[in-house]
Amino acid sequence: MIEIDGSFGEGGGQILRSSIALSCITGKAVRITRIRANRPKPGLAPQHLKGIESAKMLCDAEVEGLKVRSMEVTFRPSDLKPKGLEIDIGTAGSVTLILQSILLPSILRGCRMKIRGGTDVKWAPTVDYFRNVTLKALSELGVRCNFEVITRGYYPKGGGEVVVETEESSLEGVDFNDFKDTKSKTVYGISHCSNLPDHVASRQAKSAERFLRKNGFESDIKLEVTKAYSTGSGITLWSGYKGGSALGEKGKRAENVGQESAMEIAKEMNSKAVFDRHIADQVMVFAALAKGKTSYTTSEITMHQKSNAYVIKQFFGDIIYFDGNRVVIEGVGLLG
Ligand SMILES: Nc1ncnc2c1ncn2[C@@H]1O[C@H](COP(=O)(O)OP(=O)(O)OP(=O)(O)O)[C@@H](O)[C@H]1O
Repeated sequence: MIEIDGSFGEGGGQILRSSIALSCITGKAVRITRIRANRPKPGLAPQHLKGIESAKMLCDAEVEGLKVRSMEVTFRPSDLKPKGLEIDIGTAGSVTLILQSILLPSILRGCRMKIRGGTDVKWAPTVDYFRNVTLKALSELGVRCNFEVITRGYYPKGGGEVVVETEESSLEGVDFNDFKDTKSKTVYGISHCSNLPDHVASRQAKSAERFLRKNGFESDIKLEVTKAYSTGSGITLWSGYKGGSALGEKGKRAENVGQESAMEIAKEMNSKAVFDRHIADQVMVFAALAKGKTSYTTSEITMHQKSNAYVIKQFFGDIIYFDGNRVVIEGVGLLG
């Protein structure tokens, strides 16, 4: 049984999702204790529970401690079979965070997943970030995944829907520092709003463009105006393996939303690293299973990366090295 101290490092939900994903794919049982111990409301929140339930369905696991606010979970996986999953988070819980538990195990045999929840919510990759940054990096490692946003879902009602189809994939380590397009000066993006006046999306985009131009970047930002189940707005920008995003809120000017996203990506683009601070934690479990070495530089070594490194160490030993802002992962080849 692999033992994970859920309060290690960042000590948030991600350490849990990475542990569950690695348990599913290796077939090794895992016990996670002190779950989110340092958070104001410790233990499992509904969103984390949904992630574990989804993984349980994917690999017919036996699970103990599966209830809201539980601080200890034991997960014993069984067989991973190709199947279809329908997951309804019920709230605006993030669909991309659910994927942090199940995308990795899903590539062993292939899977079709329909997930309803939040597509553009705080503290999580937006669906546009996931498609254009996360999946871009993962596809270089060999992940075969088709990702479609059917409708967006904003806080608090959610109701967004994505369809994710993965195929059996074999992963190989990559030296991301070799990639030429990471030096591009063009920023791409989508500015969107639902059930709000059209000008919200265009003002967000214009403000981001203005800021980027002033800072020496070209931009190409598309507009998306819809009438979804929930109301909201947001903008996601990306270039190479870097992103920036911001969400609208009542009383927050559209110009401020646009500028916030542009400031975030401009900061990342001004760093010499090839990865932004988020993608650097999101590729780690995939690289750990690939055949051969993966390496990249990151704009910042975050607590999320340290937490993931800790989880990976409990499963596979010392296979991750941090050297300044460079990360090297010696993949164990389980999916190679
Ligand atoms: N703006 C963003 N763009 C891209 N990725 C993001 C962004 N914000 C957060 N993430 C990613 O989302 C994940 C968040 O993990 P975290 O542990 O904080 O989640 P959580 O379940 O919300 O935890 P908790 O509620 O315990 O804080 C990380 O992989 C992080 O890189």
